[in-house]
Amino acid sequence: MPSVSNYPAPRLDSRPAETFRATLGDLATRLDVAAPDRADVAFTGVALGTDHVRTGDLFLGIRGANSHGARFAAKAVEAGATAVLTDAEGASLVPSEVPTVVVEDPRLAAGPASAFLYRDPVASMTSIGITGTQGKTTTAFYVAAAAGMQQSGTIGSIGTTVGDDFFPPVLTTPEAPELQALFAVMREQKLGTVAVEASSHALTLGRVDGFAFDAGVFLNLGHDHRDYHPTQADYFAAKALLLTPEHAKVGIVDIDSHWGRVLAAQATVPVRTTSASGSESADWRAEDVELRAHGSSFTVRSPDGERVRFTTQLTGAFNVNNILAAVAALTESGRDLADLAPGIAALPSVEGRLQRFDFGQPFAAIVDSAHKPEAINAALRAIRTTTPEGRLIAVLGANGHRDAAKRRMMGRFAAMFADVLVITDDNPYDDDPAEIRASLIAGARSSTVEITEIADRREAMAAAVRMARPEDTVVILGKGHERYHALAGGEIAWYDPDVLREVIEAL
Ligand SMILES: CC(=O)N[C@H]1[C@@H](OP(=O)(O)OP(=O)(O)OC[C@H]2O[C@@H](n3ccc(=O)[nH]c3=O)[C@H](O)[C@@H]2O)O[C@H](CO)[C@@H](O)[C@@H]1O[C@H](C)C(=O)N[C@@H](C)C(=O)N[C@H](CCC(=O)O)C(=O)O
Ligand SMILES: Nc1ncnc2c1ncn2[C@@H]1O[C@H](COP(=O)(O)OP(=O)(O)OP(=O)(O)O)[C@@H](O)[C@H]1O
Repeated sequence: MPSVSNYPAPRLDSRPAETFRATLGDLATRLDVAAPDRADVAFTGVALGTDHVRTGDLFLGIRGANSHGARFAAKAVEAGATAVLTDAEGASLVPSEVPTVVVEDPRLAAGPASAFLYRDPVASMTSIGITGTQGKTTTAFYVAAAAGMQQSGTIGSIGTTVGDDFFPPVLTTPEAPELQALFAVMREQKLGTVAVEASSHALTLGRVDGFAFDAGVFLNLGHDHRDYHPTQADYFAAKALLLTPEHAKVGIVDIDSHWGRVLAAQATVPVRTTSASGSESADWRAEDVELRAHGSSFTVRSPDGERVRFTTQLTGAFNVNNILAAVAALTESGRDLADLAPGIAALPSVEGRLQRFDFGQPFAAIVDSAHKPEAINAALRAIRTTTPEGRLIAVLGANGHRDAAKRRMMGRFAAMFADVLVITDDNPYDDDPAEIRASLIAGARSSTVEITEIADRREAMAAAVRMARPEDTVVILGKGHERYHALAGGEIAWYDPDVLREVIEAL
């Protein structure tokens, strides 16, 4: 499937400018395994996957779900790799002349090996890891804003920001070699803080191995990725890995939800708890919360009783949770609470997160990335409060391929707050789009919501804006920042805000 992107071209390279070098012998010592025959062979980068190989790289041959990466060792050497790190099975697949370091599990060695090459780059900055089904991106941006956007980096589903620079996303959490290289770039740019979204895949696949975040944040747990995690307990266990000594020095846990309270009781690192609802048992609390249509103000009370007033321009009660987590993480990592309020107040929006657009239309128009049941619920609940007199018209689709079980729930949760649902397509890939829409509709039918089904996403958005009256709000759910629409024939370039503008201008 061809890949499309209309993101701005990055100004920086995603690898550090400085050349780092390590020998296989030193690497073997660091990983505590036997040195290979040609221990003096050096490598200057690390690559997981032949697509990423650059001259001088150490290629990681990892057994995957489909094949053993070591099968591609010859291709990696052709692309410039000087050596391979793999397991015993992989070693038998590597051409005999290629220097090879053998470890028990190369996936788990990817982080330590990359951190070793780049000399533990994250140690030079305050690092905050964030997990949770909803709110990772927003909280990462709150961390960066609080610590000063120009001096901070974020790594997550929107992409990677390095001060003003930007790399388009590949995964929510990059594979360890790319993650460590990005940390090294951030160190070169003299950033003081980095906020990283740690997905459940990343935590189980070793992408954040090889270092411990200064603070690990757990926000919440909803329904997601049940194609990868067979049970909710398994999904929780994956997220809980962030709050272990291997991954974080201290844990920040939002205890406004059931799973947060479970984790706070069982985490194996020191935990500080947060509560936006002001729970007296929480270390960090929000007090005197004033929710407004466009933002909120509240007082953060720290564990030692310090009180600082915070304001945000971002809509949604859940952003009180996100801000509390961000400022608790930074303060527990050594920042002064009082210094953090101006940056939070200055953050105007986060791309594709309840983002408002004014294209001259008389009604409110919003793009929001919510594509999971609880996120849809939280987003529409927030928009309901900003639409006191009018109707909430939501355009909703669901992805193909992954987690079919969540589609009905998405429909049901959307119907709780929307007055009109325009059910459409959202990255069906090669799944039957009509079947996906039918699941959403089946979920929504339990309520009195008015439902219109329009397969074509542009037509659906056009229909939504045509039915909107001045007091109404139209929200386009699902894609947020995404720059593609994945259909059976391939990906096409797509950006919801652009299409929204086009359909509004055509009114
Ligand atoms: C389920 C999952 O996470 N799979 C990851 C896994 O793939 P895999 O085990 O199937 O690998 P494989 O296809 O068997 O290939 C084995 C090895 O051979 C290598 N290879 C393969 C072919 C080739 O030509 N050359 C080559 O080098 C591959 O890079 C891999 O290292 O290992 C690969 C390489 O390490 C990852 O790229 C791949 O992520 C895929 C792309 C993916 O889509 N992952 C998603 C589900 C994901 O991680 N999502 C999370 C959460 C998203 C969110 O909630 O926001 C994320 O963090 O993005
Ligand atoms: N703490 C929260 N609790 C519930 N819902 C939230 C929270 N924070 C954000 N949301 C909702 O979830 C949507 C996604 O937010 P965000 O992108 O910050 O989360 P995420 O965890 O990064 O999601 P994804 O992994 O899908 O990118 C937002 O648009 C908002 O509607």
